[in-house]
Amino acid sequence: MSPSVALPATKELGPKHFCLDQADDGVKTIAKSLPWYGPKYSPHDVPSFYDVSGITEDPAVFQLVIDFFVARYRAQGPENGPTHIAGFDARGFLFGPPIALALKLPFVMIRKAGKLPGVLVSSGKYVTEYSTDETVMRVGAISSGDRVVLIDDLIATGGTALAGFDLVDQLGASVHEFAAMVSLPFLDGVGKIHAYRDGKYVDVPCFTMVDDSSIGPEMCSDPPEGTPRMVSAEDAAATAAKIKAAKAK
Ligand SMILES: O=P(O)(O)OC[C@H]1O[C@H](OP(=O)(O)OP(=O)(O)O)[C@H](O)[C@@H]1O
Ligand SMILES: Nc1ncnc2[nH]cnc12
Repeated sequence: MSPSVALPATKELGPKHFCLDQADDGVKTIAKSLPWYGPKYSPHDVPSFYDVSGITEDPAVFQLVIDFFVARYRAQGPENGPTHIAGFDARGFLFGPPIALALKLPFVMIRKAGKLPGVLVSSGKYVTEYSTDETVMRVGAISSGDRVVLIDDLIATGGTALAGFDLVDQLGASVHEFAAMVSLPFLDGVGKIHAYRDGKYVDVPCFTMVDDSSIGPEMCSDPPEGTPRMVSAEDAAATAAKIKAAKAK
């Protein structure tokens, strides 16, 4: 079990939208561990594509992120806290399981369509910052009376999050909180959650740890001009060394 960590001060960004104090040293450490790439070196045409592997490849920072989430839900106690942690395919699967294990709660998958066995409910098609997708959950994974935390690495437009709300609703459970490590406030994903279905979820808290405004231009990890996006196996080590040397300058 990971040792308990003190949760930094929680701030309210708007009604039912909580984040951690962006001036806290731990929060700054997380923000400084999140590289982003411009469109040329990203899988999608967005201004900044955040790379969660900056967190997962640094065990101390990864642990800190998990500990902050765990501290938040542990403090709520068994009566008032969540009963289930549900993670979004794929990057929510990185954060959900360690949080669930630390809290000794079940981890439930919200899977992209076409990958899950059993009897399912579907979110229907939804739109994200750059794609159209569909997610599913297994019937029986959660049910009436369950209080589910929806967890993801990042909320942009909120399209993915809303699909999760719809799935939890179809299975008769309730969303305890939507939580993400990073939010892009300019896309107002949290506002969309609270406005969705005539305000049905207006009272559901949303917790986002780090704002993208706390992640500066220095975190741009685009390689030196002219570096190809794909390299052959023979060139991989030399290219990695060049990128590392450029970063160290
Ligand atoms: O708020 P939204 O506009 O919906 O965007 C957020 C979603 O986009 C990313 O997932 P993506 O669909 O790229 O899937 P992946 O985790 O498989 O990369 C991210 O991990 C969130 O789930
Ligand atoms: N800008 C972004 N970076 C990483 N993942 C995302 N998912 C949606 N928008 C994203």
